[in-house]
Amino acid sequence: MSHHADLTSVDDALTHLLAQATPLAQIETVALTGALGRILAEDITVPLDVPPADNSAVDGYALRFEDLTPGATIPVSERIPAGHAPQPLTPGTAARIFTGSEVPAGADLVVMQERVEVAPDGIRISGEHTPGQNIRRRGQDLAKGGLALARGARLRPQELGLLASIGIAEVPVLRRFRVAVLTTGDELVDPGQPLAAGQIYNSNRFTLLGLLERAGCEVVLCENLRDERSATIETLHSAADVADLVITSGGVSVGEEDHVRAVLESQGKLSLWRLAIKPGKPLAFGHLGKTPVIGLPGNPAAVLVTFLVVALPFIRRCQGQDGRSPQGQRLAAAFAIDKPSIRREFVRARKEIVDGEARVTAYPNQSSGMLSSACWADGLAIIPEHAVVSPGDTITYYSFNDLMG
Ligand SMILES: Nc1nc2c(c(=O)[nH]1)N[C@H]1C(S)=C(S)[C@@H](COP(=O)(O)OP(=O)(O)OC[C@H]3O[C@@H](n4cnc5c(N)ncnc54)[C@H](O)[C@@H]3O)O[C@H]1N2
Ligand code: MOO
Ligand SMILES: [Mg+2]
Repeated sequence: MSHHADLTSVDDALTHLLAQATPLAQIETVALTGALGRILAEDITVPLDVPPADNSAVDGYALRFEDLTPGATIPVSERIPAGHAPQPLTPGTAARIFTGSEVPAGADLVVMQERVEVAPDGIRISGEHTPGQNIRRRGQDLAKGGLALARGARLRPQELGLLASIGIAEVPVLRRFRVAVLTTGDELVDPGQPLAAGQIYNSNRFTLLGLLERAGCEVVLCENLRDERSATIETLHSAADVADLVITSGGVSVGEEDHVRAVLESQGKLSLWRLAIKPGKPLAFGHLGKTPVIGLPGNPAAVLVTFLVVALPFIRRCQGQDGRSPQGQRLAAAFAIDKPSIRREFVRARKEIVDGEARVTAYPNQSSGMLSSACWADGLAIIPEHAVVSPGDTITYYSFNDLMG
């Protein structure tokens, strides 16, 4: 690994982390109604054609192309509401039909009603028409025997709809990835409680719970640890016993009150500490027994950034996905970074459209203690290691939505 002043590069850290990520193997079956965000554990084969029969794309009349003679009056021999099986079409006649109604056998086109004049003895059709028009063919959406969805697919609303369209009510999915969240700090109080001198509210807990919920994880334990070595040892062990991954916040820097990294090192195995990332430098990664532990720094904006950049790719890989970062957008910067850094910087930023051109603005104060900057922002701009940026330079920007997936 390339170290610079003892810092591991973000790329090396990700390579190391992803190599340590074990994809979940256990499968469970869930109802479609509870399957949003879950990961499909098996390929799903299409059990029937969708649509199951040719049907009309419009409200109008179904008939045979060869019966369409200019000026002719064509009698209407049947009426087919959606949901009713049609009779085969009598040659020389038309069937009244509606959007979604099955096209009767023998008909080979549908004329929309706006092109039809209705007379007492039948219909007269104007305009140009082609065989097959306005017919949605059996199996044109999904053909029986084909692949509906591949294993590994994350189920979005449209995937749930597609599974329902082939009659599937329950799906095999990976069991949810179990995460224990341990914030640390004697100064922390939960919101809703009064604040005494020296205390602040625990915000990282809520940021992390939101990020994990969005990532489809199950939080199996969530506690705040006192800044005390024996309590840290005890709780880290019990968290490692019940979780697939332990995520901590705080206590990974060099102060005497920072116990997480030291405990990980003495009780388990510390394999990464101190990354060339800004914010979030003192991030720690290791194992307690077989359980991976990601020690995020305590500063609230560093928690958000390091979760998205470092922890989430690891979680995604454990969830059976590749864990690669999303494609960033290459955009013009509307800000400057004058001092090059050995750390890759993730700037809380906003994409703005000015005179039809997209550009990225940065929140003026990038202190890693400030969550207001992260709420102002809609994404992160990447400043590569050793780079300076002048307004107009092209940089890479990730929206929070792209990062969170
Ligand atoms: N001498 C040095 N000091 C620091 C260094 C360094 O290299 N040398 N690195 C700084 C950097 S960079 C970071 S990032 C922080 C990381 O510190 P820790 O991970 O040990 O975190 P704490 O010290 O426990 O807390 C840092 C900061 O964040 C607040 N915090 C912590 N947890 C929460 C929470 N759940 N909700 C809200 N706020 C939280 C905490 O009160 C501190 O203000 O170290 C620097 N120091
Ligand atoms: O890495 Mo720290 O988050 O810069 O303050
Ligand atoms: Mg500290």
